Amino acid sequence: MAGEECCRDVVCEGCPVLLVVDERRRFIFRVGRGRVQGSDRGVLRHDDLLGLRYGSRVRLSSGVEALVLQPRLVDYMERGLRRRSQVIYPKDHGFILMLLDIEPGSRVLEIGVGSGYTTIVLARAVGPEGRVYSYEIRRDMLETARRNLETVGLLDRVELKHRDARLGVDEEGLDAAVVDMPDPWAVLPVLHRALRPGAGVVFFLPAVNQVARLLAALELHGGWAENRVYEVLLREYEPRCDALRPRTTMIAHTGYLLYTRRVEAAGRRDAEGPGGGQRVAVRADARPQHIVQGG
Ligand SMILES: C[S@@+](CC[C@H](N)C(=O)[O-])C[C@H]1O[C@@H](n2cnc3c(N)ncnc32)[C@H](O)[C@@H]1O
Repeated sequence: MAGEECCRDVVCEGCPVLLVVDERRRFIFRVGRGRVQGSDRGVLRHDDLLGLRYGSRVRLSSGVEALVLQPRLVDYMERGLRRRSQVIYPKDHGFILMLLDIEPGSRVLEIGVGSGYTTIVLARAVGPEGRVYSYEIRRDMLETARRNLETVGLLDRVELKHRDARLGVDEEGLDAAVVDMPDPWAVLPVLHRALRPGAGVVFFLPAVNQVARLLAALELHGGWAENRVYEVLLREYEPRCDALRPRTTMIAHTGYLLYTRRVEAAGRRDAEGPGGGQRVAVRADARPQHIVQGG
């Protein structure tokens, strides 16, 4: 068909393929002449895929049928990437993008890269004109994330930085931030300096006591507003018209999302506006308890 594109419509050499034999047997690979994809249900020669349209049905050596599809990011996350850390799940990633209003061209800060799953989602959302600045304290994690970003072809949108983010970040005027680290209260001054006025942050927190501690730290810091706390629950159903019902197992808990926005520090407007009384200054580089009066 005219206008069919390599890797979008038709399988060519080097294109990624998701081969679906059944629900458990799903394989992601790049097509290479002379190669063979094995499985306990039979093998498939890559040469037999060349020129096929995505959505085609093929037969393995055993005669078992399989589907040829384009792998989505969620397919890669399920079985096509390396995982060295706890990762944020697609159900949370989708909502994070909405909360932060991330769009093509956005410049986004990420603290706590881990295996790079969130980095990948952010890099896809910001598009080729956007940028993701990702800070990670462990070199081995950063290497895993780099390889995962390469696998999905998004490395060129990301700056991976081997640094302790508590000591500061290089960027300013950023549009949004995602923080997934054990002690996020330690980066509030860093975030306040790096974000543009009004920009949002989402913190991902596995334990509810972390949420309470972070809320207290946000209040003490004073430069944050519009706080929201969420837990995203996703229930999948068996797609059977004769017995439509929820699946018997589900992911019961991943983590909490705490959303907040960078605002002018509390007390500053009254203190500095016309006729303002006592001057109140908030040191953005200070720890939460360092709100100084009369500065
Ligand atoms: C749970 S993982 C992040 C997973 C990631 N969101 C994903 O979906 O793949 C948390 C990461 O934060 C990193 N980290 C912890 N403290 C940090 C700090 N002060 N600065 C930068 N990274 C830090 C850890 O090394 C770890 O790799």
